[in-house]
Amino acid sequence: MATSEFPAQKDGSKAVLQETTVVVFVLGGPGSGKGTQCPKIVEHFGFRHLCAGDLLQAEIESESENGTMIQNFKKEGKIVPSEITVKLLQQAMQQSDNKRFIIDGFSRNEENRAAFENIVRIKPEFVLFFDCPEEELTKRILNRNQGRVDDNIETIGKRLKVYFESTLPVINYYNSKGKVQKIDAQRSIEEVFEDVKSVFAKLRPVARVGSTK
Ligand SMILES: Nc1ncnc2c1ncn2[C@@H]1O[C@H](COP(=O)(O)OP(=O)(O)OP(=O)(O)O)[C@@H](O)[C@H]1O
Ligand SMILES: Nc1ccn([C@@H]2O[C@H](COP(=O)(O)O)[C@@H](O)[C@H]2O)c(=O)n1
Ligand SMILES: [Mg+2]
Repeated sequence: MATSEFPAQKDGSKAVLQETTVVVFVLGGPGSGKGTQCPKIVEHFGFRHLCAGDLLQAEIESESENGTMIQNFKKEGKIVPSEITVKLLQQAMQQSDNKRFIIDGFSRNEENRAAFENIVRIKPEFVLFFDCPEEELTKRILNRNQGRVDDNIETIGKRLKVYFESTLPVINYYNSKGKVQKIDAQRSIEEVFEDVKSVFAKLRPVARVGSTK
C-alpha cells in the first residue's frame, strides 16, 4: 500500500500516514455554522473533529512561544502563518487513533492549502462549504456570546474581508477540481444538518465506523 510519511518524531521514529486516511476540509464564512455542525458529523459518522482556530487558541492559552503573536493575528482577524497551523494539525493527526478527520476552518488561504498538501501530503476527499450571506454571518457572530476576542464589529469586518479575499479563492480552487459540497447554511441548524448527512452518507462505508478519538 502506498504511504506518505510525517516528519521524524522526537523518538526518531516516523509516523506513517496511510492511504486510508480521509480528510475533509470544512469552510464557510465566520459564523456560518462550522463549529455547530462538526460535532454532529462526529456523532453520526465517527470522524475526528480538528478545529484550526481552537488549536491556535490552545497555543495562546498555554502561553507557548508563539502565543502572543497568534493572539495578535486573531484580534486582527488575520491568518496565522501556515507553518504554525499545519504543524498543530499534523501533531493532532499523528496523535489520533482515528484516521478520518474533519478539519474545521482550514484551508483559509492559498498558503494554508499549499502547506498542508506539501507537508502532510494528503489531498482532501472534499470540501464541505457552508454558504451563508454576509448579513446573517454578522448577526450570528454578534449574538454568539462566547467571549471571543474577535467577536466584535470591528474585527468581524476584517474577518469577512479576509474570507472574501483569501478563503473564497481556495473554495473556488477546490470547486474547479469538482471537490466542493456546497450547503445552504442560512436555514435552521436541523435543516442544514439534513443536507450535511446526505453528503457524508455517500462516503464509502469505512468512513462511517470507528473511534472518534
Ligand atoms: N443554522 C443556524 N441558524 C442560526 N444560528 C446558527 C446556525 N448555525 C450556527 N448558529 C449560531 O451562530 C453562531 C456561530 O456559529 P458557529 O460558531 O458554529 O460558526 P463558525 O462557522 O464556527 O464560526 P467561526 O468561523 O467564527 O468559528 C453560534 O452562536 C451558533 O449557535
Ligand atoms: N486556518 C486558520 C484558522 C484560524 N485562524 C485564526 O483563528 C481565528 C479564528 O478562527 P475560527 O475558525 O475559529 O473563526 C481566525 O480569524 C484566524 O485569526 C488562522 O489563522 N488560520
Ligand atoms: Mg468555529
